[in-house]
Amino acid sequence: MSKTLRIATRQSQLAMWQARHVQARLATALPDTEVALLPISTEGDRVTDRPLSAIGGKGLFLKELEAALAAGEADLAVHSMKDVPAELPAGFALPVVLAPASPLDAFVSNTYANPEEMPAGAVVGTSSLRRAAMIKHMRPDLEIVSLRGNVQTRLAKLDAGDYDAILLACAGLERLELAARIRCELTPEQSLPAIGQGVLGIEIRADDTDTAEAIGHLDDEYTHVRIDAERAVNARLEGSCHLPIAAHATHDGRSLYLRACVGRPDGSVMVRDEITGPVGEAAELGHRLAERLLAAGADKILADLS
Ligand SMILES: NCc1[nH]cc(CCC(=O)O)c1CC(=O)O
Repeated sequence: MSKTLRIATRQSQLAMWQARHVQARLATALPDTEVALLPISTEGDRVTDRPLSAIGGKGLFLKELEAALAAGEADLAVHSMKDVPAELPAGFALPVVLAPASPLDAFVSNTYANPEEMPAGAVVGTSSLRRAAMIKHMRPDLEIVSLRGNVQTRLAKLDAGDYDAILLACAGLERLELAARIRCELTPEQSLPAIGQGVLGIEIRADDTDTAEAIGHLDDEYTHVRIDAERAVNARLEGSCHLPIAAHATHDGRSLYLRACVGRPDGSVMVRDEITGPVGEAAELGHRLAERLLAAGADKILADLS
């Protein structure tokens, strides 16, 4: 073994699965390279008694991993793109996104097969302002109660009877082999996904051309276009996954279809729009769609939350 690549990762089971997934793909493609994991504890994982929106906002789950990259202790970090803010700190790059898992939100319940079945006043657990806005917009008569912790913790709280249903990402449940818990997938019309949901990204030091070259083959072109469009929406809105912002892009290699929305967490207002255009203009389309949302009232919703 001549070379080593070290992957910094959070220690939740989902993060470890994601890091091992990248480790396995790199190990297969690079037989001469040893690919090691460096598990790190992050503030976002340690603090579980307060909503994420209250403790740190943008980049909460990334900071400690970036510190390990900057210190030269690790060469790459694997992230759920959903957790990656639109602007990376100076000195870092995100050259690779992997082919996506499901982008959709999951409705998980031990009692009800879908949100429509729930009676008025039923309690739905989520700490995502986006998911709260979506479900309340669809069903204003439901009650939202905060739900933190990793995926297993959240399921345990549901099973303990604290909630009638909870909302999670299908991708996380699938990765943890918990897809059987999904009672129904929420369509993009019911719950437009978060920017980057279901996609894994690889972050490196911006000047680390050796690592960029070693991992470049993992980049998925379809997903890269999708991410460019969705993240351009976030960049213009100065958003993060801790705000009630959704955007989802699909394309056929030529034409891109991008939907986005910004909603009040109580569901009372939902500003939605969509745009179509050439894939080569993914970022411009995202920027333009964000401008339209802002002009249609998203500016007021986001200002009221900050
Ligand atoms: N913020 C936590 C987080 N970050 C990424 C995922 C799911 C996997 C993904 O979207 O890639 C989850 C769990 C969830 O939202 O249920």
